[in-house]
Amino acid sequence: METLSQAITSTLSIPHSNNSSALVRSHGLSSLLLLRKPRSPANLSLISSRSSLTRASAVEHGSKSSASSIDLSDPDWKTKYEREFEERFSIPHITDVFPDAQAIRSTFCLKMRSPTEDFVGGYPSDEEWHGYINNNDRVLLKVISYSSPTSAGAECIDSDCSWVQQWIHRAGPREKIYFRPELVKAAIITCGGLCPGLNDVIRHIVITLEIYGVKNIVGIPFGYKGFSDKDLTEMPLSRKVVQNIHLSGGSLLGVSRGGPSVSEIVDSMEERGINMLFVLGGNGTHAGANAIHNECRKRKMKVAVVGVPKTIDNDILHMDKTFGFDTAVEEAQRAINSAYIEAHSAYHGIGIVKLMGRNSGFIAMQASLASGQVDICLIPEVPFNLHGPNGVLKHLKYLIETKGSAVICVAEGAGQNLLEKTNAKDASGNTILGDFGVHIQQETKKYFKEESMAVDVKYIDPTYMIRAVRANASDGILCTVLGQNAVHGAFAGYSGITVGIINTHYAYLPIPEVIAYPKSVDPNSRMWHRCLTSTGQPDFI
Ligand SMILES: Nc1ncnc2c1ncn2[C@@H]1O[C@H](COP(=O)(O)OP(=O)(O)O)[C@@H](O)[C@H]1O
Ligand SMILES: O=P(O)(O)OC[C@H]1O[C@](O)(COP(=O)(O)O)[C@@H](O)[C@@H]1O
Ligand SMILES: [Mg+2]
Repeated sequence: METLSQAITSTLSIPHSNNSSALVRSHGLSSLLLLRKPRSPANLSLISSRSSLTRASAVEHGSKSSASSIDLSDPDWKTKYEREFEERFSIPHITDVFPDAQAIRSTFCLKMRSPTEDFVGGYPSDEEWHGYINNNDRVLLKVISYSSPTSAGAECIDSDCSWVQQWIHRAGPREKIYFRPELVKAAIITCGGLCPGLNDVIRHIVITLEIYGVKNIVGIPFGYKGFSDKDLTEMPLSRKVVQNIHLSGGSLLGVSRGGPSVSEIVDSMEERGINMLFVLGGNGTHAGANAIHNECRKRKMKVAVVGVPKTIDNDILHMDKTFGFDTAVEEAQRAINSAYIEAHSAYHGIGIVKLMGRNSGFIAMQASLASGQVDICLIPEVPFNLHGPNGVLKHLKYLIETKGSAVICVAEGAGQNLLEKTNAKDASGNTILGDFGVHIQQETKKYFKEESMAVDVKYIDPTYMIRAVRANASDGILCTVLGQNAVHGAFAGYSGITVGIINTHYAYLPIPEVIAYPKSVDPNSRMWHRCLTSTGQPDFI
C-alpha cells in the first residue's frame, strides 16, 4: 500500500505541538502555511530552538515521527492528517508483542472483596458494575475551532484554519484485563525533584492495586538508584502502610536524580519479578520510563510501564496541568505576600521573590497573577534587559518614586543570558542554572547606590518550601484520579504510556508525545498578557 509520504506531492513538515507559540514552521514550501499572529524575534528564536529539540528528543527517546507530513493541496488532507495523528497518539499494548495474550474479566469492581480473600473458585465479578471504559472511547485534544488565524491563540494548519479532529485515548478501567492480580508484582518509583502530591499518587496506586486483588506491591527507594544500589531495599506497600502518607509532603519512597543504565534497571526488574512499574516523575523520568518500556519489549517481558507526570514546573505537554502545580502556586503566593508586606512596610522597600521554573515560567506567572501584588514578573520565555533606558532597574526606580515600594517575582530560569555560564550539570544531566535571584538582588542594590537613592531590598527564596508542602484539596483529588487511572492502564495491558488531565477529562498518551520538549509559557498568550496587565510592567527591551 502506498504510504502517506509517498503519496505526497508537495510536502509539509509540521512539528506537532499544543503550545501555541511552537506551531507550524515553514520549510520554504509554498503550500505550508504558518498562520499565527506575528511574533517577536526573541519568540521566533525560541520556536526554532524548541523545534530542533523536538526532533532531537524524538530520536533520543525512539519515538514515532514527531513531524507530520501532509500535502494541503490534497483534497483528502484532513482525513490523512487525522489518521496520522491517531497513529501517533496510539498507545502501546501488550498484544503488540504478545498477540496471544489472554484477557480475563476485570477484577476491579464496586462490590468490595475482602482484602484477605484469595482467588479460590475463580475471579470475583459484579454484574451490577457498568463503569468500564470502552477501548474506543476518545478525548478531544483540541476543543477550540478557530475561525481566523488572527484569533488569539489560533493554531492553524491551513489558510482557513480548519478544525481537525485530534482524538486521544480515554483513561479508565476496562472490562478486560491482561494481568492476573495474583501473578502481579507491582513496583512504584518516584524520581527527580519533589512535588506536592507524590504521596497522594502513591497511596492511590496502592489502594487501587489492592482493589484489583494485587498483594505483592513494593516501593523502589530513592528513584532509579533504588534499582542498582545494593544498600537500598524495596519497601513492601499496602493500604495499611499508605493510609495516611498523603498528610505530609515529600515522597514516602524518596527521590533522586541520576542512577543506573536502562539495561541495569531492566535486569533488576527481571530479577525481582516486577511486571508492573509505576513511574512518578517529570520529563527525565518519563524518558527513562519509555526506555525501560522499550527494553522490556526487546527482551519479550510481559511488563506494563505506566508514568504519572510529576513536575511543579508544569512543563509537560498537552496536559491542562500536572499535579502539585496548583499547590505550588498557592504556596508561592504566600512568599509573594510576605515580600509585599516587607516592601510595603519599609521606606523604599523592594521585595524580590525567586520561584522555581527551569525552562518554564508557569509558577512565577500564575503566582504573580494570583497574588496581584507583583509589579515586575520575569520568566525564562521573555527576554529583558536589567540595565539601560528600558531596563528593569529603570522601571524599578520609577516604581519607588511613584509608589514607594515594589515587588519583583523571578523564575529561576529567567535572565540566564545575563549570568556567567558554568556548563555544570546535575546527576540527571540537567543544566545547573546560575542564581538569577541573587544576581538581580545585587544589581538592584548596586544600581540604587549609584543613583544615590536609599532602598531597602529584601530577598526571599522559598524554592524548597513550595515543593515540600502537602497537596491542597484539588491537587489531592487530581492525584487520586491519576493514580487510579495509572493502575487501570496497566491492567488494561497498556505500557509506555502516561496519564494526564486534558480539557478536564483523563486520557492516556504515549510517553514520547508528552516529553518531546518542555511546555513553556507562550509570550503571545492571553494568560501572559493578563499577567502583564496585572503587574503593569512595560517591555524591558
Ligand atoms: N533521557 C533519559 N533517558 C533515561 N533516563 C533519564 C533521561 N533523563 C533523565 N533520566 C533519569 O530520570 C530521572 C529523573 O530525571 P530528572 O531530569 O532529574 O527529573 P524529572 O524526571 O523530574 O525531569 C533520573 O534518575 C535520570 O537519570
Ligand atoms: O535542587 P533540585 O532537587 O535539583 O531541584 C531543582 C529543580 O527542581 C524543579 O523544581 C523541578 O524539576 P524536575 O521536574 O526535574 O524535578 C526545577 O524547577 C528546579 O530547577
Ligand atoms: Mg525535568
